[in-house]
Amino acid sequence: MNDHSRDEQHDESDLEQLRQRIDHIDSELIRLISERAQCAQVVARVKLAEDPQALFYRPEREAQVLKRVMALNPGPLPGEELARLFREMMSACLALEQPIRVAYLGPEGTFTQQAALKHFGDSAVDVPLPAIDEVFREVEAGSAHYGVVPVENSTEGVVNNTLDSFMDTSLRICGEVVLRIHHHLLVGENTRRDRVSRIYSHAQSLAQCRKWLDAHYPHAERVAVSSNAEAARLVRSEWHSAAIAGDMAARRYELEHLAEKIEDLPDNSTRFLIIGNHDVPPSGEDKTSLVAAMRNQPGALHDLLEPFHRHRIDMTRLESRPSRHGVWNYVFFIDFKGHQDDPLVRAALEEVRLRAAEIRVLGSYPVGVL
Ligand SMILES: O=C(O)C(=O)C[C@]1(C(=O)O)C=C[C@@H](O)C=C1
Repeated sequence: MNDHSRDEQHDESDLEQLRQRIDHIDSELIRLISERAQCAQVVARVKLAEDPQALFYRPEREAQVLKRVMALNPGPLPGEELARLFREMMSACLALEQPIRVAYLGPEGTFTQQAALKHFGDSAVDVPLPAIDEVFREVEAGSAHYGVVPVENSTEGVVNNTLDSFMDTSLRICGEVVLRIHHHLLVGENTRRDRVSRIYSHAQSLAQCRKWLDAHYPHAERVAVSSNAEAARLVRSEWHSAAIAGDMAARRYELEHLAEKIEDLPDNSTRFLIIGNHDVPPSGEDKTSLVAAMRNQPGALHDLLEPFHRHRIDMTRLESRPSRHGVWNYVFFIDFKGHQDDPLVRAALEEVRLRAAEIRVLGSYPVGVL
């Protein structure tokens, strides 16, 4: 036997032993995961015994579980990867308690679907809808338990349709998800790559890739469509067209990548909100969103914001939108750190309430974990 074959023999028996060890660990994991799932079934019975209208999905608890997993992670897997595995496990446990229907801005393959999967995991039933206000309506009508809508992009700013939908709804914000957005130039398999004369995408995505397009496809016609996924669907059958969309759409419509990560700003990300019809208890690290209409007098905005400053509440966002009632009236969307049940936040809110013409807390919810 030469050295080489002895080495191989050694490797093979090592491999065999390692695989036995992995089998043993997997058996343990199966036992533990099943025990966890049984525990979730008991949790469901306890919840139902307390309240026939019990809420099964508990965003504050899920945030705590995921943060704990990341804090306990000994490696070598990155914390986010381990949390992702637990995300799926909780998703499956929740589905045992109650299958959750989640409506999102579709069609299939949008970044919003990716955000919904990131937040709820694979076991939630997802329902694609063609417009943001339809997502609101579906949740209001109770046909979906929760909805996922985009609210702001780091390069392009707010999604006005989402903010406007919050003006006329009694739904609450139950969570947020932030997604890194990577755009790719995608084509169908029959496309002549050197003959791309038209590029489809959502207007925001075209804007987010403007410089790259100017440099690489200055003469191609840019066509804005209703979503990136719709762009991906269209180019399947067009030989001279490409789409700008993400991985989810590329997979869904079986497209090839002509160029990857073509967004102009490398840390391009979009924030999505989870909407539902109940308040969420504190998780320990929360945000609150509200909408306020100002009195029509000088210094009104300063007066409105002053209590936040005095109570040292960290405001993370301020957007104004034209009010739908009365010409030239504006409403303000304000996000800040903290939960509406925190004594400090409650004190600030009481003062703000006295100074505004109208305020509505849209929800307190856990800061996005993954
Ligand atoms: O703790 C609960 O309330 C559960 O229902 C259990 C569990 C879990 O699997 O850990 C499942 C679903 C909830 O959204 C939160 C957590």
